Amino acid sequence: MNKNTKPFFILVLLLFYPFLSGCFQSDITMEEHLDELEELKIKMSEFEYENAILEETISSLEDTTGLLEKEKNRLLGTTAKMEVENKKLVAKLEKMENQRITQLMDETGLVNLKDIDDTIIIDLPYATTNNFVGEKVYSIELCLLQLETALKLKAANELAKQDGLKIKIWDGYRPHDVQKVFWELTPDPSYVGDPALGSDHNRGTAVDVTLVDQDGNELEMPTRFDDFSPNAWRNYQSNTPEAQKNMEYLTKIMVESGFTTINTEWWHFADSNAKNYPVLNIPLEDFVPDLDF
Ligand SMILES: C[C@@H](N)C(=O)N[C@H](C)C(=O)O
Ligand SMILES: [Zn+2]
Repeated sequence: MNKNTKPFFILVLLLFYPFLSGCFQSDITMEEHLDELEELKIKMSEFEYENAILEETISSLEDTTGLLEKEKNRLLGTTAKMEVENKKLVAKLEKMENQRITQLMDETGLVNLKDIDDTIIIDLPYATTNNFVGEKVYSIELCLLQLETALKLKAANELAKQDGLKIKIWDGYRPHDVQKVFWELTPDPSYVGDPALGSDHNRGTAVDVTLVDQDGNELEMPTRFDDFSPNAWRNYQSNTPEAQKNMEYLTKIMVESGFTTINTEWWHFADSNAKNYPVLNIPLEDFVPDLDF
């Protein structure tokens, strides 16, 4: 029975109710029957009224649903358009950032060592907390050098490769502000370049390096990196024969490739033309695209 026929069925039942019930309840008067019928008619009209309101509500809900569906589709279309626009903007920003970095590298002369020789192992303790400062002083692990210096290091690495070894670099270009941090902690020119003069690292013309075997294992050397003690001096007399041999081998290939040494740090080598380049204070993060917007 559907919702339209149901009221009529009930109405018919109500009309015949006095006669039907009369068969069983003969002691109820006709007047009482009529009262009861009147009451039921009122309830019926109330029911019909509520039914009409309900139908009206349903139809208005259907209208709203249709409008919402239309709005949803409109918004979906707008979202799709915005995604396309967003992609275009990101691509444009990437292009602009790459242009900015290319210009910065042209101006400073610095190059990414990875682009010159990707077989050199880059492992920068200053980009971690495992260094003599005990803090991460580089926000990113990026090894930059002057092109001339990078090419000299590549040449040294070629020599090492001929003997089944490779160069591992612990530091290259270092912004001048970081040099000041080092100096505040260790104001000893034997181990840290005085920022008033500027370190060759600030020029991108010094490297801190060691040697690794084919499997990347570091060769035995006189000390660990940044051991600021006489044990790291080149003329230290109590090295093991193996450490002495490895240090001398590293020195030989580096000097042959155009680097100079200092006595107090076996790992530090400067480009023989180091002082031809200016001291720089550009943070490392400036050399990578900034895509936050
Ligand atoms: C801090 C140490 N790794 C170093 O590079 N020292 C030299 C002398 C420098 O700071 O130039
Ligand atoms: Zn150094």
